[in-house]
Formats: sequence, structure tokens, C-alpha cells
Amino acid sequence: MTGGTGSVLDEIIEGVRADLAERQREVPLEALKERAAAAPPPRDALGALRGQGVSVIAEVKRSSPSKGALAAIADPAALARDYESGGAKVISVLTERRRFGGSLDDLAAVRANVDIAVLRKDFIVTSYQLWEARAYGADVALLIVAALEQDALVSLVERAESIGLLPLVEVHTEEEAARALEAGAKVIGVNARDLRTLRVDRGVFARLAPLIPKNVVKIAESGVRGPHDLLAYASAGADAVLVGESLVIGKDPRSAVADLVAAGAHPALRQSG
Ligand SMILES: O=C(O)c1ccccc1NCC(=O)[C@H](O)[C@H](O)COP(=O)(O)O
Repeated sequence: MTGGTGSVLDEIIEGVRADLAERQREVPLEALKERAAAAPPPRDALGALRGQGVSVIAEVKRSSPSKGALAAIADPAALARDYESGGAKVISVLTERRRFGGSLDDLAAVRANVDIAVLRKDFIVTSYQLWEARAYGADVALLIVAALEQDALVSLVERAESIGLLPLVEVHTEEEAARALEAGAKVIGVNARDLRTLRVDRGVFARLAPLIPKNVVKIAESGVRGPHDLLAYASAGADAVLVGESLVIGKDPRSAVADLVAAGAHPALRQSG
């Protein structure tokens, strides 16, 4: 849990809760549930991530608390199509507004314009946000252990699964990894970025991966600057990498994804299935 100590994560969540309260006033839960029922069925993100080689999850990220503005991204759907044609297996869409410049409309636009699964990357603290995710087309939803008490984490994992979303449970410490497993996570993201301090330590994945059973999909999040970082994460056991900044600041996101995919498909990294 964040503990309310005034960390970056605490500040983000304070803003998220304020924006959420406004949306909850405007859109009743029942209306969201109706929209979710009418949404196209979820795509098989778990199958995609369990495929051969190291999968690439490519992120639509306009700005960040670490770096400020990264890229204007006037057309998130066009960027997502580039990512898909480069070989990304999943698209991550940051929907948080205040610090990342994202929106649920970005999520819907991306989902309507690609044929692969889409992740709602946000700071989810209530089941209302899971319904929003599904209503706007998400197939996967991020749950950050550091942002949730254990009871809330368990209930959000269950709720996500019950409405057809694959929960991606994010951790940064040994204790959080244990909590993710206890909550029944099938997919765990190890974030190299400490969301309280913003420090990036690429060594965290190698420390935590041995604590995560083989049947759980392991995603290395943050800090991937190019194929060499993907290969380092792969050699520590990553099934997938989640990449934002280096893709959005580059000139050719399709080729940048393709280069990562090619590195991740190297025969030496091939899994038995
Ligand atoms: O990116 C940030 O500065 C950040 C700060 C606080 C909370 C979350 C943050 N980012 C979310 C992410 O986890 C990343 O967008 C994602 O893993 C991609 O990372 P990168 O490739 O380093 O942009």
C-alpha cells in the first residue's frame, strides 16, 4: 500500500480518485455495465503472451511524471497500428489524464483499430474502473500491488476475471510479488520503476523472477531502451517486455517494435511452448 506518505504514487492516486469521483457522478455504474455488455468480446491476451519468444507490449504514452512531455500522439490509433504492424502482441494505453495525458477515448480508439489485445494502464482502485476498462474495450487491466490493500487486490483480481478482463498484477518488491501470487495472479509485471521515487533499477526483474512460478507469465516493465535491454530481461526469464518511452520518442515506432520483436524471437530464447 502507498501508506499516504506523499510519494509520487500517492499524489497520482489522489488525482485519480478526484477524476474518478467526477466520472462516477456523470456515468452511473449501470450505464457502464450496459456499455460493457455491448462491447466486443475480450481478446486472448494470455494466449498471445504465452506464445513463443519474448512478446512485446507497446505503450501509448504521451507524458510521464519522470520525464514530463514525451510525444504529442495526436492519433493514438495510428500509433497502435504501427506497433501492431511491427509485431507487438499487446498494446498498452495509459488512460490516466493528469500526469500521463491519456483518456478512455484513447483506449476505445486504439481497441477499435487493432486486432490484438489492449491493456488499460491506469491506477485502478475500484471495480468501477474495471467496468470502465471493459466498457471502452480493454482486454487486460493493470492492478498495482503498491496501490492496493490485500483485500482490495484480491477482490479486484476476482472482479476483473469475472467480467472478462485479464488482470496484469504489477510488483516492484519481493513482498509485493508474494502478495500478487497470493491474490492468484496469472500474469505478473515486475516494474523496474519504483513508483514512489521514480528511480529505475533494471536489476529488480532478475531479483524477483525466481520467486514467480514458471506457469505465471512474467512481464518486465519499464526501462527498455532497445534490443539489448530486452535480451537482458529475457535472459533473466521474461516472457514479455512492456515498453513506452523509447518507442514514443523515436522517429519510427514500427521499426523500433520490429527490432525488439526480432531480438525476442532469437532461437536461443525460444521456449518449448
Ligand atoms: O513513467 C513514469 O514516470 C511513471 C511514474 C509513476 C507511475 C507510473 C509510471 N509509468 C508507468 C509505467 O509503468 C511505464 O509507462 C511502463 O512500464 C513503460 O515504461 P518506459 O518504457 O520506461 O516508459
